[in-house]
Amino acid sequence: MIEIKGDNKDLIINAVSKSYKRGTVRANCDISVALHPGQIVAIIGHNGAGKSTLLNQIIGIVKPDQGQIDYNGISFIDNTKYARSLVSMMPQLYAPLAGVTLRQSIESILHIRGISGKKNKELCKEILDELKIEKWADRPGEKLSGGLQRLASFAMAVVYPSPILLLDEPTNDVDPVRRKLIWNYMRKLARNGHILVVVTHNLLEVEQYADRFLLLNHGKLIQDELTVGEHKQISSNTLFVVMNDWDALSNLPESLETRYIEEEMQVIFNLSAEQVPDAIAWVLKQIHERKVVNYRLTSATLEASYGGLTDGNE
Ligand SMILES: Nc1ncnc2c1ncn2[C@@H]1O[C@H](COP(=O)(O)OP(=O)(O)OP(=O)(O)O)[C@@H](O)[C@H]1O
Repeated sequence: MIEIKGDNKDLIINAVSKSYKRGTVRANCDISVALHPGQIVAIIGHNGAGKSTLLNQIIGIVKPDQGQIDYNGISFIDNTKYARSLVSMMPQLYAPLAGVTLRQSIESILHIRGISGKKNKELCKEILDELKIEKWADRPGEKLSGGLQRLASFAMAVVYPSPILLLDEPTNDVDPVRRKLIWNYMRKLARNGHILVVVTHNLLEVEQYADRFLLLNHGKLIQDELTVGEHKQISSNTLFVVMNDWDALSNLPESLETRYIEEEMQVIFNLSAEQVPDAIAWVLKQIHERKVVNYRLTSATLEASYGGLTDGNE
């Protein structure tokens, strides 16, 4: 068991396990991690890996069989009211919006939080504007598209944000422009010191917007990595070059690792970030000498390494 330590504004998850069906389904298995204010943490993993279960345990909907979840030195598990006063959650399923408009749903959340009158209207308008959904504000929930229902659910979770925000697949079904608005909004909340935990299957968004990812596999936490800055883990690149003249390969820089698909006249370079300039210089020279038919440089993605980290099966 790992003893996780952090300061008292961290959310400390310590050796949390949860099984169903008399122990035959292990939803979470000995998960220990500290989540920090100011950080957007993505939880990724296959269907049934235990992502939603972990969120449900943090907010106190599901009680762990073992382990502790503490914030500010107080147990969320023993004090579920305390947990709910500090955690907002956007559930995976749509918020129940039937019979009320988008605006009414957001306003009612603010009322529950004790915000009424002019301030209520102002905060509601602000979030509608931020997510560019104002023009649907007076449409009844059941007449909103799937993406708009998801945006409504996000708006309700963040309009009066708690210190800890749990968001289960917030960008599913949402268009590319508003996906970005959602991530930008989460970044703003992180800058204001909130803890953001985002369950998602969108690995490109994780790479682009999250600070850190936790990879769950069969209920276990198998990877906990930063995705940004000097600690960026995703730093390998692949260069594909289709040649019309194999002779050019004789002057390849020796330090570069290569593979060949001879029948396609294709050479594939696996490159670290530092090797990219040398490889590009070599390709440009070959292009100049008209020995290249086509080329493509891609950075190795989380998506590419994900398959090697999990078996992808429940
Ligand atoms: N109430 C429950 N009763 C029985 N089994 C459950 C219950 N809730 C979750 N499980 C099981 O626990 C495991 C983890 O489920 P969970 O919903 O946490 O996965 P997930 O990673 O969120 O999956 P998805 O990406 O499909 O949403 C699954 O095998 C699931 O079937």
